[in-house]
Amino acid sequence: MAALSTELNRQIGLLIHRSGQVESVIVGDYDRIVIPVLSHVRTAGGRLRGLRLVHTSFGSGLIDEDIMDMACLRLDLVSVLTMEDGLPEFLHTAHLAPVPVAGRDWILLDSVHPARQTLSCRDLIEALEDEFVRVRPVREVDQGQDRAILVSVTTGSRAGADDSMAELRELARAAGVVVLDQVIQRRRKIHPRFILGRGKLMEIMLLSLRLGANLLIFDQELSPSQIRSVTDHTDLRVIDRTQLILDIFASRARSREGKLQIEMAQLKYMLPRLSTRDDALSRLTGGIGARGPGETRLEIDRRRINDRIARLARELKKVGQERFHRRSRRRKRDVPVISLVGYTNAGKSTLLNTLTRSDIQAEDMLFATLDPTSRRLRFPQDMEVIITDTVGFIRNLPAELLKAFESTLEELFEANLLVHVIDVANPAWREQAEVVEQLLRRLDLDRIPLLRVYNKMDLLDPQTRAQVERMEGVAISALDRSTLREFFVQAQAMLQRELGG
Ligand SMILES: Nc1nc2c(ncn2[C@@H]2O[C@H](COP(=O)(O)OP(=O)(O)OP(=O)(O)O)[C@@H](O)[C@H]2O)c(=O)[nH]1
Ligand SMILES: [Mg+2]
Repeated sequence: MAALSTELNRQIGLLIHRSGQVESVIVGDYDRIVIPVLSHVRTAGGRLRGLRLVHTSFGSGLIDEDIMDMACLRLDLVSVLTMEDGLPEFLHTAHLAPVPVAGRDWILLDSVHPARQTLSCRDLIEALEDEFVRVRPVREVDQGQDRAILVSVTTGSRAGADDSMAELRELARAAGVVVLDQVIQRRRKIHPRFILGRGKLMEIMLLSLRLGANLLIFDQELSPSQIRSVTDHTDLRVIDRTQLILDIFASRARSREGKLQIEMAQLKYMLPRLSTRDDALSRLTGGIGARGPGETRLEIDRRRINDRIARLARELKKVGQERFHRRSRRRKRDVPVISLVGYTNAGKSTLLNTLTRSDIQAEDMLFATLDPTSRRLRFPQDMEVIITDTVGFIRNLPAELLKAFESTLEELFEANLLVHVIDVANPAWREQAEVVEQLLRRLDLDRIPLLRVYNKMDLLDPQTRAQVERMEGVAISALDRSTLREFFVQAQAMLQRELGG
């Protein structure tokens, strides 16, 4: 290798299997070498790739790029052969460390002349892998559950990124993903092709190796080329916030209509992201666990997806018509309708339960409600209304999802009064309320009277409580029926005004 390198004036590298068999020979430039995409070489169950890299160098030893390649590709080890006058000088070897040593995730071995190398590569790698397993055993309970690192790449403020990240964490929890850590990178400008800098990517790879992560969840919507720029260099699955939300919806939808809508949204999201490389496709469509349009559809091509979308559209239209008939029957009876709207987890379902003494699902979980529910409600002053609960809103609501749920949201057009439930115990409530009201404006629903309800007052300190009480709207605690008196009064007054009575 030294002789050839010197003759060609280029680096030469070998990727070698544990068995000693050479996987590929790489000819680089004078000062760098590029490892081919290895997606077809799977990690054999272990943590390391089962391949090591040995390459020549005209420099003085290992450089950052070597460590980076080793970390991103989980190479067994990397050795750099320095040369003098066309002859081998030293072999400089590094391998990944199961636990950081002096703050570093890799270990540099003493340099030796290749002829004096006494270390058995195979023994070293096997001992290393045992150590990785000992440090973080792959527990049975982990199996089937995704282990993720959350990543946010933003040009915005730190506080904004933190807020959004806290929400992403909640979304991950709702999807049943174990969150191991989070990384926020602020950049002046986001590169359209590479979402992360190389250095940051390496940091994340080392982290994922140490924590045993198999999934990266980005807080930003990623373009297909951005996804590929990460998946080409790593063997982690990559999804973005939108896909996470779609996955949650897919696992929660109960009604036939809900299921149809969500499948439609998933397919529409997937379509432009299909690539010719089916490997990238498998990572894209995998989603969380194996839910959604997953593995079984791997081989489906665009045309078949389009067919499916067309069929879903027809079915949805039919279901929509049925619902229209139901709705017009209700309209004929002329019962006024109150619709609860609000950010996800604000307490809409809880309020409906307390108001109507029912028992629909309400829990501390984003998107607990997906399918709209209606109940009858008798006001104290003998007025009967129908009250409906709807799916919660969220910032950066995926456009595909909004479109898919258009028909569900259409129910809102029937409302005579919208009740906007706001969780004032959430530090980001002002922003959340703005997201909701913006969306209402976008859906042209701002012509319907709106009553703001400040919920979870019980969780506030007296000072903030006093502040909230001075604002326009009513302050309640949806868990406590006795706090709802003012709500009844205002809601009824607004309804009567609306109905001209
Ligand atoms: N302390 C307190 N907790 C509340 C109050 N209202 C609701 N919660 C809790 O907030 C959580 C979310 O309530 P839900 O009623 O499921 O919220 P939602 O708006 O229907 O949420 P999604 O359906 O997920 O959009 C639950 O754990 C409720 O118990 C309240 O007034 N005080
Ligand atoms: Mg709910």
